[in-house]
Amino acid sequence: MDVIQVDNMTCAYGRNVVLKDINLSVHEGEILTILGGSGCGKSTLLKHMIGLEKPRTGHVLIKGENLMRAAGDERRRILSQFGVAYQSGALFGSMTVLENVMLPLQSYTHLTPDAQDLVARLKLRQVGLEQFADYLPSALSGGMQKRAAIARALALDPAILFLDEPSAGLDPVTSAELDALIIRLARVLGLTFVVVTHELASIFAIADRAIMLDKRNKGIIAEGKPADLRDHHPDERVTRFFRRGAV
Ligand SMILES: Nc1ncnc2c1ncn2[C@@H]1O[C@H](COP(=O)(O)OP(=O)(O)OP(=O)(O)O)[C@@H](O)[C@H]1O
Repeated sequence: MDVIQVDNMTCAYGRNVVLKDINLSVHEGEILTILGGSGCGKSTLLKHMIGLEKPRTGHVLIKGENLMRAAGDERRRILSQFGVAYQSGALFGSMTVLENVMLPLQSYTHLTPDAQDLVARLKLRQVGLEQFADYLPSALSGGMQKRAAIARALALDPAILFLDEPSAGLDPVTSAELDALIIRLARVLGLTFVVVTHELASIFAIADRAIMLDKRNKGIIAEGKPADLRDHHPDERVTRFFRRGAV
């Protein structure tokens, strides 16, 4: 089953068309990575998929529903189907880790404060941070901040998680730990992941499928399993990207 469907979507800022006529399906339970060089539109695609930007033409369906056409309770319901963790983590610095994870529960549910506390602690446990509930984000390492942001994105029990450059700024070991967490959440909870990244090690570790965007083409130039793209893709831009780490 497809949990996200992007149909003939064109994304533009003013006159600058970044992506043209994009078609993409995200399958339930898969980890899909979005790759490509700087400025090719990876974040743009993500922002349009989560409804932060409106497509110039075409549409995005989340579990068959169009966020752009929804309002009120319907929009809130669609929004609760997915969680997002941004590159910087974007935790509120003046709140504890626990309070950060409780935020979506306060905004989107009618749970009592005690129940919010309980659910938030459960989410922190899922990412291995239950001991750090009362810390301020600044007291955590970079990798822990990323995990806290993932816990917050998990707060409403979404089916889909969007991660923008999760390994940015992390050392290889911490980055590998984060990859392991992503794989565990996908396999154990059956979550679907859409991950923007250009870290080769991460792509090979986590991706069931990858799509590669290209600035010149304003669209997807390759789609498949990372190892297949590396070994068999006819476009040199694609094989060069996947082989750059090879000796
Ligand atoms: N809010 C915006 N307003 C105007 N132009 C934008 C906006 N966001 C992105 N762009 C433009 O869209 C193009 C694609 O940017 P985008 O950030 O999506 O690329 P990216 O692949 O995520 O790049 P990077 O890997 O460097 O983060 C760029 O030319 C950028 O200048």
